[in-house]
Amino acid sequence: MDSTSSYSKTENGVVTSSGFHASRDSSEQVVNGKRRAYLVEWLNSLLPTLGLPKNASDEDLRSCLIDGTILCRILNRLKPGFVDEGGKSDQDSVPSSENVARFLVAMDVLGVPKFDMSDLEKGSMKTVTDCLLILKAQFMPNVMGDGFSITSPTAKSDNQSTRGLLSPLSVEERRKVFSESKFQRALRSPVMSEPSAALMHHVGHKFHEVFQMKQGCYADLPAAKISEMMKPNSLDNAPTQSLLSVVNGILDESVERKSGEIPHRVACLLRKVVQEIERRISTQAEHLRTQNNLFKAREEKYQSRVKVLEALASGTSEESQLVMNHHLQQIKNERTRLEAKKKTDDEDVIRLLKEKDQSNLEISGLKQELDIAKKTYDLRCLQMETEAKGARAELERLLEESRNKVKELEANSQSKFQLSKAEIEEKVKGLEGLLEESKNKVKKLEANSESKYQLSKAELEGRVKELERLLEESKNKVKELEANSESKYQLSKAELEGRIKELEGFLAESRNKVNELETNSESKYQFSKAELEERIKELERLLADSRNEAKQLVANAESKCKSWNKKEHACYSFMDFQLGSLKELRLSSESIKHEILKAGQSYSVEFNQLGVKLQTLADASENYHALLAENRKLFNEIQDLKGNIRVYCRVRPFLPGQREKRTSVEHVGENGELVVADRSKPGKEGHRLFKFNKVFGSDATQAEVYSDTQPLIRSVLDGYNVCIFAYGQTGSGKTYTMTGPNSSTKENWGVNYRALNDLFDISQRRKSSITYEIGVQMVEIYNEQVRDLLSSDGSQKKYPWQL
Ligand SMILES: Nc1ncnc2c1ncn2[C@@H]1O[C@H](COP(=O)(O)OP(=O)(O)OP(=O)(O)O)[C@@H](O)[C@H]1O
Repeated sequence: MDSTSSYSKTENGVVTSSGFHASRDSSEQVVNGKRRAYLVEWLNSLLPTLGLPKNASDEDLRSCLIDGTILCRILNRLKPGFVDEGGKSDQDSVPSSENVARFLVAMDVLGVPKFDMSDLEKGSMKTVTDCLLILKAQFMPNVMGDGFSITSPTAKSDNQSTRGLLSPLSVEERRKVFSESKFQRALRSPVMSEPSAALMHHVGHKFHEVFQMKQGCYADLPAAKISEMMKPNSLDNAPTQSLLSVVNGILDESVERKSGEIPHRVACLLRKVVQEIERRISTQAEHLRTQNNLFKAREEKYQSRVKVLEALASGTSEESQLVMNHHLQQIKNERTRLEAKKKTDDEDVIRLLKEKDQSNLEISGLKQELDIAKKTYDLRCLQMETEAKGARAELERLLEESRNKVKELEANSQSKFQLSKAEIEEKVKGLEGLLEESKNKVKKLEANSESKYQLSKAELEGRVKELERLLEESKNKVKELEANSESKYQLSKAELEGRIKELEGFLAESRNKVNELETNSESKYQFSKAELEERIKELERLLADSRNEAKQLVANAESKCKSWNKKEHACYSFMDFQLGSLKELRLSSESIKHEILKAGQSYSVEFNQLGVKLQTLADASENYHALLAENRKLFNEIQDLKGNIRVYCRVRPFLPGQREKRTSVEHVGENGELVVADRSKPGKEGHRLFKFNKVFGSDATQAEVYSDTQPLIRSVLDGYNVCIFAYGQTGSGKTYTMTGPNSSTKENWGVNYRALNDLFDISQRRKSSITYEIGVQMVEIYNEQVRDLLSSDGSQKKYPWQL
């Protein structure tokens, strides 16, 4: 194809518009080379079996595509089953026009600018490359790399060539390469969007029909064709790009010819084309205007919304009131939710505080117990040690003492005992000697007395015998006499009797003598016997005495010994007892030590547990503080949301003397509405509506009135400034509300007392974390003079205070 030709028309009427000037050849070649390389890369990736070299030439590409099979395959790969790949052609012979024709028809259907069959056979491969790249762009938009941005002719791009391609050239190059008409510039507007691909195809088809022109011969356009084109609405469906291409082509042709003359019909056609383009521009402008209007309408809508929002913010108009109400409702809901959350938080906090207090108490109790236990343990230890020492010393002392005593006693008793023993033995010996002596004496005496006695006895017996003999003799003489007397008796009885009497006298005399002798010997005997017995008795008494004495001494010594033994025994038993008690003490001290060790261990365990508990408590308190901070923030946000300035109205009940009067309060609304009736005015005029944050009816209690103010007291302690004051005519109940009645019970306390009570209460509860200083000032403003009511000096200081 001739590179100098500026405008070409193929057999099938495709406007290839390759009419670039010869001076642009070198840059175009570079562009073409890059495009081809890009196309080859794409074809290789799409059909890996193709195996085209990266730097394939136009001829390589031609030989690959010439039979049309690859083209059909490419198409089917992009859109499966789109064309029939059937008719294979003979590679060596002419290209399979059937396959190529199928591909070209498909291009028509897809609205992609196609190439001419002759281009594929022997002409420039540029149109073929462009066609394929557009096809790629249509099926794979935005997948182009390396600075390529190929879009279909339907895409809106002001830098595109009229063939819908954007080369990898720089903007400057493109500026040089493309000559842009004013229409093209007009077409740069982003709103100049082209019809869809299908429509494009339809229009392009028509346009091709319209422009059945041969290259470089628009002057020779058949009159019939131009007339047909000149018909009204014949250009209606032609794409703008195509129209611009036509205009460019004509202009280039005229430049080529250097004649500057454009045949009249062509000029007419050109005008028509221009008119058509202008019409389209005006349509687009109209479209733009409508869009502009649309945007304006939207802007107005948004502005009205902004105004509504502003109105809401200022809260002046009725509308804002409505919106405000809506928002207030939302805020109320949010508030109730937050309050519920706050409640649970408060409960949690209270629970945590309680737990903390309890654990603090437990800890302090345990600490106290531990201290006490330690002290008692120390005391007991000390006591025991001192006791043990004392006991030991006492024992040792007692032991020593008892030992000494025992020794002393032993020494004493032994000396005494030995002394007394010797004495006793001596005495006993002496006594025994005496006894022996006395025995001897007694024996002697006995011997003496017996001999004497036996002597006197023999004497007596001799005498008795003599007497008996004499008696016998006398008896014999009596008998003789009797015998004589018998004889003589007969002589003289009286004589005999005289004689008997004489004999009997003699017998009595001799008997008396015997008795006398007997008594004499007996008395003598009895005398010596008694003496002897007496002496023996004395001796025996002495012996018994000495024996008794010795016995007594022995008994004494024994008793002393026994008592010392007893004492020793007592000492030993005492020592044993002391040792036993010492052992017991030791054992008890051991057990106490053991117990104390145990207690220490248990205390350490408890301490550890307490440490863990303390840790958890510390964590909990940290969380609690964080919660508290959040809670405070939320709480104060709620207070803010409720409004910085709140006005409450309280209706005082009638005083006892005012019962008969009628109230002018007509209605007390839940949402802060108060309707007051003026009975002197008729109808609506007599009713006035007031709005407050809240209205408290005449039966409202002090607690109810305070309940709405109460949260602010907490805010005070969170560092917010709060002012509560009462306003009203005299006797309306300001003092009653703020202070309470004179004889005030806790139930009747006014806002001041309740606020102070809460203030101290909360500060007390937070004392572990925050120390508050609370001050009170009381002033009176009267006749525009401020007086310090709490001033201690009687003068009642007046403002400004002098410090
Ligand atoms: N809510 C109420 N319930 C019962 N009695 C009330 C109530 N409010 C006020 N009173 C009574 O009304 C009388 C006047 O009230 P109070 O003294 O509080 O009014 P005030 O506005 O402080 O008057 P002033 O401005 O003259 O000091 C008192 O006897 C008070 O006990």
